[in-house]
Amino acid sequence: MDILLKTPNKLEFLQPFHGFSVKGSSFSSVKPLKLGFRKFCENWRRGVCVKARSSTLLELVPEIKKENLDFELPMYDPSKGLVVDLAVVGGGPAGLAVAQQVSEAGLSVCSIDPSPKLIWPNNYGVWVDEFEAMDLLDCLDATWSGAVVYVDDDRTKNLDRPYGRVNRKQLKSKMMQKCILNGVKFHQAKVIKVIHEEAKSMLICSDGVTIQATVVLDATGFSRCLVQYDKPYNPGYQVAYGILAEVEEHPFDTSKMLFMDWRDSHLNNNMELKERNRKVPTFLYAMPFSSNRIFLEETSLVARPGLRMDDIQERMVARLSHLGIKVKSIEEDEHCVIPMGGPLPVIPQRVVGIGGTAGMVHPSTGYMVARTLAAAPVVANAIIQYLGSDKDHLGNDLSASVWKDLWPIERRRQREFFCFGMDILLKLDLSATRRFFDAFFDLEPRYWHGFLSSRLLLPELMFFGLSLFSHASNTSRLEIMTKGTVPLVTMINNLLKDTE
Ligand SMILES: CC(C)=CCC/C(C)=C/C=C/C(C)=C/C=C/C(C)=C/C=C/C=C(C)/C=C/C=C(C)/C=C/C=C(\C)CCC=C(C)C
Repeated sequence: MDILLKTPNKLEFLQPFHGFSVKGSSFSSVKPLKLGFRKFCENWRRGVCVKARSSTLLELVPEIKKENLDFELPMYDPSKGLVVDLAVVGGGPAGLAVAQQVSEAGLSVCSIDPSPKLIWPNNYGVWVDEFEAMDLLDCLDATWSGAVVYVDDDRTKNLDRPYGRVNRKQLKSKMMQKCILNGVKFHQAKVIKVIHEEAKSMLICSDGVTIQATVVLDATGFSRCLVQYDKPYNPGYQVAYGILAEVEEHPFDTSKMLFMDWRDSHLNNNMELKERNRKVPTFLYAMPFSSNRIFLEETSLVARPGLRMDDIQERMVARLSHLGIKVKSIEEDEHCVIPMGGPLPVIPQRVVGIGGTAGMVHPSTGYMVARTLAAAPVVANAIIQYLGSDKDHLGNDLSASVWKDLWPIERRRQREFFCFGMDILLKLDLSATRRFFDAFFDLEPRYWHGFLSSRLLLPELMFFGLSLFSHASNTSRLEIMTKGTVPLVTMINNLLKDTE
């Protein structure tokens, strides 16, 4: 079995190649002869054509595309030395949503991002009802009438809840157009430092420009550019590798999206990999757009430490090969590492946060886009209200009020429960994970819908927990009790401490 790596300048044959090697692991028998996996992946990402003359391997031709929006942006003019009402650092969905809404109220906003026109790189999936509630249905480019979960080879759950893929270009265009219309100014740079005075802050940018603002919003996601944390940061990590691919064929029903596939029969020929997957399982998440175009993502729901990307890729290759999915070409690929849970930032603090910077990633699912878009009006309204009402209420006071609105006690309590859930998930091996989700997706829709969309607050979460427990098998109940006792005590302690 030979592998042909073709670059513009050279051809190399690698053999034998039964899978991808993982640096630092003991299963060196799968090492390609000449290139390590990391190098292989680098080449892969750089656009090298990889051909594997084997039915078990992928045939991939990636093309790296960085698509920009075709807009003329009104730029911030530093020579005027204006103090804007709000500076938003980071041009992701959360940041732009707040910029749009605050500017709509007539306040001056500057959006700062190193690539303001770049279309966001990740594939976001949402439940259709979540986007419908925000009047964003026009920002979905594909929808499925339901979703499916493979618990194992024998058990399948059909989820009667429409799912959609976010049209990132449409969503960003829509928000940018509104921002432009409302007079938002853009500045293309990174913020390297912020200096606070009593009533305003100075943002020092990588290009030497200083922007002055009454309120600063950090929407930089996981880079957490300005928001401060004072507790040790110990999140779980969701790690995923995804490809949007043209394939010869695939076995999935195109009217349903594949929410989770926990089957592991693709690993029967590789006991080492099977064992690793038994301890820290991964699942396939897929959006079949047609019979030969599909988004496939091998995903580790949560692990601490997070799984290595090359481990995930190796599992994906084995899975696709087993499912008979031959990849003809790759339109785009994505590498996701999402910190989940962990402590909230210091609350309050002068810089306001939203999204990943503000601890808003759902600690049990990793979902964020719908939740942060839904939180944007909360932050925007708070800024509008406090800036508009009382000009004495500035600086630290104003930020404290915004933080309070973003993380009221009921949201903090909800997050404690999510972290409790995450702590249990972290301890489950493959069999226990299957038993857990078997019970989870048997719950009444209002419970599992509400849980995944962050709609249940603590009292409802208690009923949700009890209901999950009652739906669980005896083995699963025992697992929840043994693995959940310490996290449950931690949660109760934290809830008791946090009373304001
Ligand atoms: C775009 C990007 C960036 C990325 C992407 C990646 C991906 C693909 C991802 C995906 C993901 C997913 C699919 C996810 C999902 C998830 C889920 C479903 C989750 C779920 C979870 C759940 C939980 C955690 C639950 C919990 C519960 C509990 C803990 C309960 C308990 C109970 C008991 C203990 C009894 C007693 C009672 C009380 C406490 C009340």
